[in-house]
Amino acid sequence: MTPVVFDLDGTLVHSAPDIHAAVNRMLDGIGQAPLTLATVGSFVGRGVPSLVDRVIEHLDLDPGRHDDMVAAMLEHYNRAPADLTRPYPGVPEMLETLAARGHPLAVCTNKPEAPARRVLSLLGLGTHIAAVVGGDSLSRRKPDPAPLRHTFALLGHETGLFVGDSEVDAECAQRAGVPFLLFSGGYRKGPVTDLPHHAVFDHFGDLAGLVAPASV
Ligand SMILES: O=C(O)COP(=O)(O)O
Ligand SMILES: [Mg+2]
Repeated sequence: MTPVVFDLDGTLVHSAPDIHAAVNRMLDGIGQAPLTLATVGSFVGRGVPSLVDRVIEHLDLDPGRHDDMVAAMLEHYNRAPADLTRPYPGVPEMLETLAARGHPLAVCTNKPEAPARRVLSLLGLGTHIAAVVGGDSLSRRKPDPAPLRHTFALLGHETGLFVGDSEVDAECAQRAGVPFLLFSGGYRKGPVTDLPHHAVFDHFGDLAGLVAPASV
C-alpha cells in the first residue's frame, strides 16, 4: 500500500494558537509587547529558528538575541504544546480509515521532533503514525527534499504521497518528486493556484477518496 506522509502544523492540527502563546510568553520575558495570532501565524512554516528570525525582523530586535529567543520560545512551547491545538475536522477518522486500508502513515514537519511527537500523542493522533521526522531531526528541513525522503525511508519505502498545507510543503514534494495533496484550510500564504499540487481538498473527509487514484 502507498505510504502517506503528513505535514503537521496547518495540516493535521491547527496549532498556531499554542505557537502564538509561546511566542508571546517569550516576548513578555524580554519586555516586548505581544504580537497578534495573525502575525505569528504568518511566520509559521519554516520551523522555529525561522519563525524567530521573522519576529526579530518584525520588531527590529538585535539578531544577536536569536538563539536565546529560540530557546525561550521552545521552553514555553514544550510546556504547553497542545493546550489550544486541535486536529482539523475529520483528521482522526481519516487516519483510522487509511490505517485500516493498510497505508503506512508518517509525519514530516518543520516543528522540532519532540514537541511534534507530544502534540500527536496528547491529541490521540499518534496510534497509526509509524514515523515522525521533525525540523531538527536532520541538518536540513523542508523545503529541502531530504526530510521527506528520509520519512519514506523510515517507512521502508522510496516514495508515496505527501499531504501538506503550505508553499514549503509543495516545494518539498516537487523537489522530492512526490505527488502532493494540498489541504486548503491551513497556513498557506498565497492562492492555491500558486502551489504545484496533484489535488486539493478542504475537508479531511475527502482525503481517503483522493489517496487511492493518486497512489504511486
Ligand atoms: O513549525 C513550523 O514552522 C511548521 O511546521 P509544519 O512543517 O508542520 O507546517
Ligand atoms: Mg504546515
